[in-house]
Amino acid sequence: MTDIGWGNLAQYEHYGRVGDIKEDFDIISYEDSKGELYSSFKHASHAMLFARNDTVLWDLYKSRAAIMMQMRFDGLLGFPGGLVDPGENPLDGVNRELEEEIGLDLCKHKLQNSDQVVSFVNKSKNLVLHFYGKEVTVNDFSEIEMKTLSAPDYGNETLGMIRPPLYTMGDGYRGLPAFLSNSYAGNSRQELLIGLQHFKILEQDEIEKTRR
Ligand SMILES: O=c1[nH]cnc2c1ncn2[C@@H]1O[C@H](COP(=O)(O)OP(=O)(O)O)[C@@H](O)[C@H]1O
Ligand SMILES: [Mn+2]
Ligand SMILES: [Mn+2]
Ligand SMILES: [Mn+2]
Repeated sequence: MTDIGWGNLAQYEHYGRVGDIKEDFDIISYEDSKGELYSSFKHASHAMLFARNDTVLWDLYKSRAAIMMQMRFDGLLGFPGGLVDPGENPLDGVNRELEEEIGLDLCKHKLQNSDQVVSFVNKSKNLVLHFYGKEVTVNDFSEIEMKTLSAPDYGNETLGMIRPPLYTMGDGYRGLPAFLSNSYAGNSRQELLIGLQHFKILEQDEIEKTRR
């Protein structure tokens, strides 16, 4: 089946298949990312909203945290967020996209520059990507999650929210490793692992276990 064309996405969706260029992920500082050097790049910002939670499934599997990810219009998993519009800065972009895609109440949960976790260049896509992360309470997480159903982009760009399982089950595969074997948009798979480590939701050795 050939691609039916990228339309206006062609400007940055250069390569054809997901995962063609796995490790195209050059970390840069947040400051540099907003400088002259990258002003000609397309920028995109995505965010990981999460709430720690110590429930244990069947006295076996620690939930650890609820993480908000989404099934996207392109059939790939990713975080809420999107392209930074011309004249917008990456932070305004992510707040606008979160309002569009999950109906985030910016009066309560607006992201700040201090919520930036990592910025990197995906050369093959001519994209600078900014990844933000913010911890909320379990109640706030549920409230945000409930509201996603009435978000402007719900049902077209955003096809439903999911919470990745963060435990590994007895066969060493089901749970997080199985989740990680799905297809991801852009570098969202790497971002998830970075977010889990950055916020100490998973220890390094647990993350190593999930690497393919
Ligand atoms: O969760 C993500 N993390 C990092 N990059 C992503 C994620 N989802 C998509 N991308 C990449 O960023 C680009 C723009 O993101 P997205 O498709 O969300 O824009 P939009 O919401 O403005 O339509 C996509 O073409 C893809 O390459
Ligand atoms: Mn969007
Ligand atoms: Mn957009
Ligand atoms: Mn998006």
